[in-house]
Amino acid sequence: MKNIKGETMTVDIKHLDHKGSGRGSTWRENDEGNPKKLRLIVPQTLPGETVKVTVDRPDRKKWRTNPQEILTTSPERVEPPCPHFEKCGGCIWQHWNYSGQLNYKTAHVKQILEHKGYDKGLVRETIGMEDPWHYRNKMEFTFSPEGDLGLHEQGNFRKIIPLETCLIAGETMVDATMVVSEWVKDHQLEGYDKDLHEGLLRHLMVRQSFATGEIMLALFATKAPEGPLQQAADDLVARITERCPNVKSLLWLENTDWADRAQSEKDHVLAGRDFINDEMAGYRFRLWFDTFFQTNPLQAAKLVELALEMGQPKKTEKMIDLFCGVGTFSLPFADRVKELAGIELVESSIESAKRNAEDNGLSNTRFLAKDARKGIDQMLESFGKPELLLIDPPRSGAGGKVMRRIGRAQPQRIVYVSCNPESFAEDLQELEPFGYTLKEVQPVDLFPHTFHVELVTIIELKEK
Ligand SMILES: C[S@@+](CC[C@H](N)C(=O)[O-])C[C@H]1O[C@@H](n2cnc3c(N)ncnc32)[C@H](O)[C@@H]1O
Repeated sequence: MKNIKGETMTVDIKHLDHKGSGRGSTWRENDEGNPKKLRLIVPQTLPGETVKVTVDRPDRKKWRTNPQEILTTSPERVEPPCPHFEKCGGCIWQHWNYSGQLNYKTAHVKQILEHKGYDKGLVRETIGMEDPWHYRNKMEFTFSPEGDLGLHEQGNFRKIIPLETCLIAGETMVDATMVVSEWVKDHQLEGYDKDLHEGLLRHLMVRQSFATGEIMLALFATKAPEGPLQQAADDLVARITERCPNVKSLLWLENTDWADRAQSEKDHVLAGRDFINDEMAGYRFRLWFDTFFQTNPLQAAKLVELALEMGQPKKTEKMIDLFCGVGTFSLPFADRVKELAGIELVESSIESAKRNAEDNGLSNTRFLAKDARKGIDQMLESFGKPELLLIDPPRSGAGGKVMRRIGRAQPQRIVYVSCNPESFAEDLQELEPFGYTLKEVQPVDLFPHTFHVELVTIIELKEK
């Protein structure tokens, strides 16, 4: 196919792709003069729209395009409220009204399950948020080499959009970020250049407990806050103390690694403590800068509530929580079962889960830091067969080995919490030969204005 970059064409948007961008197609002659279907990706469009686009670049077997003019507008289209919307990669569906987003998420889950042979009638309507803005309790902003602080441009990890506002982050988190941004400019500090591996400031991680109000600011830098930087660090402490009383943890974290991750080789507590206190579903959690915790706390509390409702834990039962993280589900379930065992890969999360259980006065838990694929056998041998099992794997799903091991262990009820309907459906199929039936699927919108959807589901062993 000849290069069609820069060509303008008209396209009907039929579907959305797996990342939430519009998809359509048109016909073109190929080099041999035969008609060839061109598959086009059109960001910021909606199903049912007709759009004039300019072709940008090839993307695997498709062409990425830029919308120029919406010729037929979807009745669900709205004016995106955020000034960064067109460029920022944070939330790609701000041009879609919220009920349209929720309906799409429900239909998408139904379609995936139906495709795998399940009854789509088991899928309930997606539970949305009453106010779908300022819902995130954690953000990671990046410094450009010039010292601008903001989010990455969509599809371009080298470009930073200087932050003016963010409509999905908690509002006081944005205020605290702006104080740091101003401080960087006033001291003319340089950002880090990842191509040259030079410069000082890399990222700013902001996390806040919506329950206690406490904020953590963690600045990742390539040098210690010493020598000439000491004065600047002292000034940051003074500004934050005066203007952001909710900041209970102000950290300077050294990271000299080439890898561009928010990790630390040496931690400096500039002010306050090295953790913040949070609460979820009535349980207390301590969060360090590297603790994984659900990022939409209001909706995550609903996930816990739904998991309890579907799992029906009993005081006589044993339970396993696979991929347990810091114990978001383990703690409320442990309160309602005889004994609970959690498995999780990340050691620091397991340390947190143990401490969280202790902080909440739970003495019937045990936690194992291990890859689930290996840890599950070990746990089943030492702990015995559970009546109830909760599983909340990463996006890739649990995989056949883990699912078949669960199937052989024959827990009566499995609560499967998923952030990816596709991998959920695949894992579910692995359970079929072991006599399980899918009973109910509840989608929950944890990330409004993005294509992500979370599921809480219940799978039961058929009566013999
Ligand atoms: C979706 S999170 C769920 C965490 C927890 N249930 C919660 O709600 O906070 C998935 C978890 O699986 C863990 N994980 C990823 N791969 C793993 C593996 N192979 N074995 C065990 N845990 C794993 C991650 O560290 C993460 O904590």
